[in-house]
Amino acid sequence: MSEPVPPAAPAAVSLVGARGSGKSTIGRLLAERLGRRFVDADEQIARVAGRSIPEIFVLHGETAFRLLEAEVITALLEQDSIVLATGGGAVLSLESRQKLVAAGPVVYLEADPATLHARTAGDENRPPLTDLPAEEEMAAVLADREPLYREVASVVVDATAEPEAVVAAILAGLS
Ligand SMILES: Nc1ncnc2c1ncn2[C@@H]1O[C@H](COP(=O)(O)OP(=O)(O)OP(=O)(O)O)[C@@H](O)[C@H]1O
Ligand SMILES: O=C(O)C1=C[C@@H](O)[C@@H](O)[C@H](O)C1
Ligand SMILES: [Mg+2]
Repeated sequence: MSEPVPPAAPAAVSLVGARGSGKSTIGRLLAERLGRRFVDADEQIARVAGRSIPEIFVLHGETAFRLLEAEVITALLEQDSIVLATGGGAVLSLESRQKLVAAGPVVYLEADPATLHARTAGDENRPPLTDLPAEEEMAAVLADREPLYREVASVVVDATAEPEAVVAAILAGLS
């Protein structure tokens, strides 16, 4: 009899969640722990565009940013053995949602709006998404997107815990 074939390792472990939930911070730590390469969609977008994210928003608008974001996610998901930190709005694209789920486990880093706001307040690298004051914007945008984060997630963790505890919860959820 032939040996059972072990299941193939997923191509990507992807992190989704709001701005400030820790996708970049936790993603880097998780990649180290899993022995995978860390890739950050926001960093790749800025690299491909040759501009910062705020510059892309000002010069080309959010719609153009979203199109580029979906293209970058598609390209990154062609690589093997990665941990992918998505941008906060990556799940707005149906195509990206489908590709993230098809590539492997998707982890939702869940956090409350007050924590998210405290972590991101005053950071000029995060352009406004609405005309609302920043704290209200965080709550409104999260309310809109939360169903999408949950739709794609196979693992949901409390992202308000210390980084090492968040990583441990993800590893437990993946096993
Ligand atoms: N678990 C955590 N505990 C405490 N601080 C954290 C935690 N996770 C992230 N942070 C801090 O919150 C800030 C935002 O984190 P990070 O940039 O990783 O968020 P993000 O989800 O990648 O945001 P964006 O969607 O804008 O890229 C950073 O200053 C980071 O150090
Ligand atoms: O929540 C969002 O819409 C965004 C989050 C960031 O990761 C970046 O992708 C950009 O600032 C937009
Ligand atoms: Mg990030």
